[in-house]
Amino acid sequence: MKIEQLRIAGLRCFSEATLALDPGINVFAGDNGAGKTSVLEAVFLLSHGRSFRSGAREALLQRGASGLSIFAELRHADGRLARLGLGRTGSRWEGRIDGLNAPLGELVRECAVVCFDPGSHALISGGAEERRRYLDWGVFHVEHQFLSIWRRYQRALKQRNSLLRSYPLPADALFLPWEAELAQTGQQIDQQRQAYLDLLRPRLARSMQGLLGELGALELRYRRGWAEDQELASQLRVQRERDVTRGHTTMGVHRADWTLAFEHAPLREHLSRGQGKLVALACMLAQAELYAEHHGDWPIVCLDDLASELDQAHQRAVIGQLVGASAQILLTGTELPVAMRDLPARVFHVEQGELSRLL
Ligand SMILES: Nc1ncnc2c1ncn2[C@@H]1O[C@H](COP(=O)(O)OP(=O)(O)OP(=O)(O)O)[C@@H](O)[C@H]1O
Repeated sequence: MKIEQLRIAGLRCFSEATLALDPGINVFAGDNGAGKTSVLEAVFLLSHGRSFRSGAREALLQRGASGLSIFAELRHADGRLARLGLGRTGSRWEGRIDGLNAPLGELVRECAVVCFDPGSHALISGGAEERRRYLDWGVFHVEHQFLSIWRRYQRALKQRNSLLRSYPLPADALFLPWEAELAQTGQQIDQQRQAYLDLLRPRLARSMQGLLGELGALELRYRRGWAEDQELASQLRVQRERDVTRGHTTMGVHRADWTLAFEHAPLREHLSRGQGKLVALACMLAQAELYAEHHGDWPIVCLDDLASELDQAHQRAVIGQLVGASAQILLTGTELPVAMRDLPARVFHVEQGELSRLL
């Protein structure tokens, strides 16, 4: 899929900017603080309903602005044009597809974007939440039922946690329906995650081989969030007292995690910082490739500050793979990366929230 037109209003340093994107490579160049990352952030917001940068959602809204909006004309591989909008007024987010109000879940399903940015190494070196998010993005795009099951699970989790914190402790009968719901939806989520990881595994191995062949064979380990040989419902019942002490539910799919171990780097601490970034990038590319095989359409690929993250050989390898796949690329840098100089690209200069086309 390719974004043909993008309009950003009221986001960070952008009061209003409209740009026509190239179906291939788009480079956003400018000094530090010019607003380059904010362009990628706009595209990511539209496709995820959240930013890839951590921090308060309020900070997205331009200081002094009453709302923000992002609009894109998105061309799918089958030629279909979708007009997508995301707006925020006050604390409300609203999605629009082809002029009609749409739930954010539908908007997010329509537009797939993957992003590699200076914070991406958190996928490898950070906490489990990042890795669950990565996994669930993939599952969401292959399993239509995933979002509704996930929402049911979250609701049951919230209810059980609030019972755990009640005083005096509510009767067993009040816990049981929520624990049954957690067990039923948790089981489905776990199965869908495992099925997705089975599809991802060979692509991940190929992607790692291409970028980090020196690390040897790859093993992906998955922990589902509760003991392998037991039912979640019975474990929740048995562990209830302990959970009361902790004040929250200590097992279930919200505690799942996955890790990667290489033949020559069995622990994540064995990876250099650069290797950690490459592993994160390889994960992102494998996921994009799987998405493309499933949907017949490559996701849009955002690469934030690629030149300062990777050496030139790896930059070339990544860009070469994406160009070969005909993916639309949005890339930022303080200048045009050397690895890109021979490639046809549309180059935009970004300065204090103003965008102008250079090439
Ligand atoms: N809510 C906001 N309102 C107005 N301006 C903001 C807001 N949030 C951030 N900014 C400013 O918008 C700009 C956004 O910077 P962004 O991170 O997009 O720049 P960048 O070109 O990627 O920079 P770098 O090269 O330093 O990473 C910065 O100048 C920042 O101070």
